[in-house]
Amino acid sequence: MTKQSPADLAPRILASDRRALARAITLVESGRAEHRAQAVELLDTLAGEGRQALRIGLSGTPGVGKSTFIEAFGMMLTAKGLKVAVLAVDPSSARSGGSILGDKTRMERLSRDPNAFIRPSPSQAHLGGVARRTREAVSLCEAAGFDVVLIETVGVGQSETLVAEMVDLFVLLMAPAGGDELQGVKRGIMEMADLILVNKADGDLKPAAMRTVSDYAGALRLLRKRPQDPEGFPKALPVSAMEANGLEKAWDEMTALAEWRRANGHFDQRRAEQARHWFEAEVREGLLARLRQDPEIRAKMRELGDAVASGESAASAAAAEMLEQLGG
Ligand SMILES: Nc1nc2c(ncn2[C@@H]2O[C@H](COP(=O)(O)OP(=O)(O)OP(=O)(O)O)[C@@H](O)[C@H]2O)c(=O)[nH]1
Repeated sequence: MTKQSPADLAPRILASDRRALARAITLVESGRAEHRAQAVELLDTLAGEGRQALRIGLSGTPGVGKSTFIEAFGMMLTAKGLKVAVLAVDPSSARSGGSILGDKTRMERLSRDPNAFIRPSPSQAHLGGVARRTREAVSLCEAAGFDVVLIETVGVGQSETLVAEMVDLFVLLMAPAGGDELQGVKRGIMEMADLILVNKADGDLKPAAMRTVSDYAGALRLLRKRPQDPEGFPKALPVSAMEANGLEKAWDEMTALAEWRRANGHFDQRRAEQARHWFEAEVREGLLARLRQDPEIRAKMRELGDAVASGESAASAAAAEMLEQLGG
């Protein structure tokens, strides 16, 4: 355990020692109280360094080609001399027993690249735990000097919202589709995207992919213009992860957008808002955890919860009663 002491890990992480980084991520994933205390101390020490990476969220439904894309995109970035970290958010991994990025055969070439660091999603039951772990792992990767941190998530439900709250740019990877399928894409997810990349724009699929790009481009134009976007964003572009086509263009668009946001204050403002959001989430979680430690409070919570569940009390009245008891 002395090897994991923050005092020892911090300088090694700052010197880009990958083993120290891996160990630190294990530390932030740990549920043990003494590990938590060490993790908090370590993160606080490293935060003072102020190192920043470009944080990119990447979402896409299974089968769209996420692994193929991340491998090709990651290799392109490391060929430019950039250091790339890949993290995953997969709240379903606890349930399925497997995890995205857990499979060693995924992204084989990228995982051997000395300028890349790939970390699978841990098996943690609830989204809150995954959120904290990922957010803290991002900070650790930044401190270790990574230029780009890619956060991958499966294209289902809440995990996208969660990832969007910790990244600078959000990229949606889509498959070539017919117009009907496009209608089924949730508006909320489209609204989150800065860039929609239609993958598999190669071979027989190319015409369908190009049509899908213009369908998405049309749909994006109908969305309300956001103040944090320059003219022309969000954009839809074709890529082929398999043939490594369109990736340079996609990267150029990402950096152009990030630079524009930096120049216009949106980049820092978004980070500040995210930091505040996560601080409040930590306080909320911590408060609830502390309350649950008290057996009397736990019993009262259960009792009032039962009353609400059976329809005997209204949720807001029961909550008011609970808060009154806490206050008194
Ligand atoms: N034609 C074509 N096929 C692709 C491309 N990218 C991926 N694929 C294929 O799509 C299938 C799914 O690719 P994966 O990279 O495993 O994608 P995924 O299911 O989103 O990712 P995982 O979450 O890793 O399972 C595989 O059969 C790939 O070979 C592409 O650019 N063009």
